[in-house]
Amino acid sequence: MSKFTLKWGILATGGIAETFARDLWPNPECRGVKDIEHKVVAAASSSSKKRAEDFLKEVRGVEDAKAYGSYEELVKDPNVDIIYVATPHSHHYQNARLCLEGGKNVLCEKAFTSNAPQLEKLIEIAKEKNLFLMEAVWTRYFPLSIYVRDVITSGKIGTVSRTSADLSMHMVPEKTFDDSHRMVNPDLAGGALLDLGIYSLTWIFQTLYTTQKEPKAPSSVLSAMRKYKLGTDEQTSMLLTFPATSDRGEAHGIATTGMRTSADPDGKGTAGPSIRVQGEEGEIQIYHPAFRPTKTKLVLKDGTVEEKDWPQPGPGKGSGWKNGFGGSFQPEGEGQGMFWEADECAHALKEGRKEGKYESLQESLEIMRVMDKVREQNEMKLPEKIETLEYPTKL
Ligand SMILES: NC(=O)C1=CN([C@@H]2O[C@H](COP(=O)(O)OP(=O)(O)OC[C@H]3O[C@@H](n4cnc5c(N)ncnc54)[C@H](OP(=O)(O)O)[C@@H]3O)[C@@H](O)[C@H]2O)C=CC1
Ligand SMILES: O=C1OC[C@@H](O)[C@H](O)[C@H]1O
Repeated sequence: MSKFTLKWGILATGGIAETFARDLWPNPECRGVKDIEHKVVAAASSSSKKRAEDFLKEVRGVEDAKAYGSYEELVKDPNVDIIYVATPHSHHYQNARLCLEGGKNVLCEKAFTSNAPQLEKLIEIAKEKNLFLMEAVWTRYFPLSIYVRDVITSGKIGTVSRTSADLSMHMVPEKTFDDSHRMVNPDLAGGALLDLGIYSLTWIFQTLYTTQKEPKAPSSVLSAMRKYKLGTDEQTSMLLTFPATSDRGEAHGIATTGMRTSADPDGKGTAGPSIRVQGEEGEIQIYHPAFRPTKTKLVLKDGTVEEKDWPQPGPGKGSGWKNGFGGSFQPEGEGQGMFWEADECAHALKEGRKEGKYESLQESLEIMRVMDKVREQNEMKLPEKIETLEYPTKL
């Protein structure tokens, strides 16, 4: 069988760009995917061409991969099928729009944009130009997530009326980040909500919204926020209400995120699951970290308890691969797991689809609208140049 080859251009060369591009290297057959392959054919750095060259060596791009010293040059490369945008949140609108205006398909890191109107504009352009556009919420594409959604839609835990989800990281932000770091800096659209809270919202949405029959009903939200000294949030708590649908009553989502608190204080899961999806017949539990969970537990009222481990496949023991998170979440021999979302991009382009299978653009937009409301309720403003629809804007 001849394979569909997806040729990637990587826009930016920071931490997650490296982790993602490394995950493109193992043969997809090591995870049972036989019909596609990935090639990193180009990378661009806004710092220098040399930085892009070093990056391509580090991630094992193809032999004649092209290095660029500007994002504009990457977008003009006719050999690139799709661009992975891996800049800070503040830059996604400008960078993703540059790619779309240049006729490129786009996989854009989370949070998709700084606000919903920016995302609406990107969607409009992608539709006009008939291009593929997807938010890189990698967790959605894990076999673990597919299993959890199947548990819900199969009715195993009965009608679901509540999900709680926490992603809290046990850091002292003053010690971990200097004031210019993207996690806390308003100029880079920092804060817990857009960076970490989006995963708690992902679990609320993929259990209470993705699983709804059409037409899907959006949620309302109430929230509270504890601010960091720079005005971005360091802790946010959200209560979402999804109205009753034809097949289910009202459902509640409790999404929390925090930098100082921890969803797994002893690092052993002793505190219990960080995500609980609760139905009339039982619940499905998912363990920390919400962005890369590897353990689930199904607990039913009839006494059934099924624990499952979900290690990420490949590239194999002894590969000596570094990961982007200081080694704590990616055991030796495992991939990071970002290849699942990359595989989805390849399958979508092979099949002529223009959006992701497990998170539609409409759903990304609903989540962005929730985050806009939460920021509005708590007066968390970002600089005008970050929130603007003006394009191009120099950041
Ligand atoms: N899916 C996941 O698990 C993860 C996703 N992310 C997401 O990826 C994105 C990037 O995060 P991460 O890789 O950790 O960030 P880094 O700071 O490590 O890298 C960001 C890169 O963006 C480029 N860049 C362009 N302009 C700026 C600017 N003004 N300030 C800083 N960097 C700039 C730089 O690359 P260059 O110089 O080459 O242009 C820089 O290296 C964020 O949206 C984040 O939410 C992050 C971590 C994990
Ligand atoms: O997406 C992410 O997942 C892992 C976190 O450590 C990181 O800050 C975030 O960007």
